[in-house]
Amino acid sequence: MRSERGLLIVLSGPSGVGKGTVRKALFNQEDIQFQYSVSATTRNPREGEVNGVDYFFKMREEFERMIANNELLEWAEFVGNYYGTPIAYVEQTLQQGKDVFLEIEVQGALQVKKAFPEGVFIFLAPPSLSELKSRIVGRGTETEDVIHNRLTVAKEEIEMMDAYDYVVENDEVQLACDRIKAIVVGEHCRRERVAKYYKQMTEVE
Ligand SMILES: Nc1nc2c(ncn2[C@@H]2O[C@H](COP(=O)(O)OP(=O)(O)O)[C@@H](O)[C@H]2O)c(=O)[nH]1
Ligand SMILES: Nc1ncnc2c1ncn2[C@@H]1O[C@H](COP(=O)(O)OP(=O)(O)O)[C@@H](O)[C@H]1O
Repeated sequence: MRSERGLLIVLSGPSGVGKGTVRKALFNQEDIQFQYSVSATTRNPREGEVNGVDYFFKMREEFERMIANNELLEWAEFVGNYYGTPIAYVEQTLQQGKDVFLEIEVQGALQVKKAFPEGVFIFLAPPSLSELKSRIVGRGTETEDVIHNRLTVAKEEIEMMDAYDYVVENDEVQLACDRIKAIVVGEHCRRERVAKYYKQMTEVE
């Protein structure tokens, strides 16, 4: 028995911890049952990024129009650019009974938690702060100023860890993927068990 609506799975955590890497690795696996929600952003595409696949790339005015029209489930300004989750896709997909996977930064995840407290909130944590710094520097996509800003934000984000249901360490990408998959399976089992007993109790009454 599966609950009718899908699960909303939110993967978040500090910049550079490996959210994008883990998400891509997860979605390359054949046994993945959840649907990825493509975000909108005003940041410039990086080399190899495709509009509609990696992000919906928008001008600032277009993004602000989406905010004004309530087209976003959440949005945040992160290191100078807007990022947001189009709500229509999330709602339709959950309604079809499919699980939706968001990979978003911490401010956005906290907004989603308010709107969807029944979601599954997973914080991806680095093995250490020094390893986090090496990953941001090693990625080589940002200038020194941006790296500095991202590290400052990362320290504030780590303080929000307690607001999440699960903390997954990203020591190795495959291990992090396995932990996330185990969490999702566990959450389905838990919810199905609760629904089963709830149904039995109402039948007894
Ligand atoms: N709030 C929010 N954050 C997002 C969304 N999409 C992506 N992000 C986050 O924005 C941050 C910056 O993303 P990006 O520029 O792609 O850089 P990178 O993920 O650090 O390589 C990351 O922490 C993403 O997880 C979104 O729809 N909403
Ligand atoms: N488990 C890991 N071990 C070592 N390096 C990693 C791991 N996960 C990600 N990385 C590297 O860390 C950098 C940041 O990863 P990225 O996925 O862009 O982070 P985020 O999306 O959280 O900002 C990238 O260079 C990536 O290859």
